[in-house]
Amino acid sequence: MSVSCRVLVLISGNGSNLQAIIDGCDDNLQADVVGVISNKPDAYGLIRAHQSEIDTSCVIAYKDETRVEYDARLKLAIDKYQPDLIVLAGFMRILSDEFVQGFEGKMINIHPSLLPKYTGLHTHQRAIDAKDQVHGVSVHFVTPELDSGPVILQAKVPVYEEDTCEILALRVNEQEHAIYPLVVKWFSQNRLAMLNGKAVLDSVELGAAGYAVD
Ligand SMILES: Nc1nc2c(c(=O)[nH]1)N[C@@H](CN(C=O)c1ccc(C(=O)N[C@@H](CCC(=O)O)C(=O)O)cc1)CN2
Ligand SMILES: NCC(=O)N[C@@H]1O[C@H](COP(=O)([O-])[O-])[C@@H](O)[C@H]1O
Repeated sequence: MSVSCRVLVLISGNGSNLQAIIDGCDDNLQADVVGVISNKPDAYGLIRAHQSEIDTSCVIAYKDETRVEYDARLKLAIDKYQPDLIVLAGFMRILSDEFVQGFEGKMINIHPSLLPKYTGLHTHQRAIDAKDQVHGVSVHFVTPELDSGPVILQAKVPVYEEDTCEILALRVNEQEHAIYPLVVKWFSQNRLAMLNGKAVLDSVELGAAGYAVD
């Protein structure tokens, strides 16, 4: 069984979190990105993958297709890569219960809020509208209930009165790029520890850039 953790990344857009993980893998995350799957053919993250010579696939939803039918095609595409870890990085589809249950414990997501606050979409605007002084990002295991799986690591950012949605999103994005590679490394080390029959790590060792919510 390979020592290096086989990471498959699912995207829908820009892929800056994908890029952070690719760059992190070059810095000894004990993991390799073996593939990138997008549901959008024009996702810039596909360009990023090509630039790093990473295999890519597109699974585009058909107009009259049910969620379960789409997810069945997505599963076939995923299984080709035989991943140890599936990373949702801006993958903008809600996944069906059956699909998620087939990958539970090896599928993670990054969500732009301090869960359990603000599940779903438009989180930055909701934080601004609520006049929150603290916002942030959460990495969590994916479960059937949307954005409600066990949180692995969070990072906080301040919210300023003059913040726009775009400015706040950039501040959150910066923390996303700091913590997502840390979580991939933590998962890889835990997998290696389990392969060697050792105790698993119960906390993510943070770099200087990332910090857990206190
Ligand atoms: N069953 C689960 N599916 C997904 C989870 C999860 O925890 N459980 N995490 C999300 C990621 N996500 C927020 O982090 C999210 C993605 C997409 C949506 C959404 O409403 N999508 C719409 C389509 C939106 C679009 O096409 O622009 C939809 O699928 O109908 C909400 C939250 C990934 N999936
Ligand atoms: N609900 C899911 C969600 O909103 N995810 C968010 O999509 C962005 C993807 O950026 P990227 O494509 O540059 O990595 C990230 O900010 C991530 O938190």
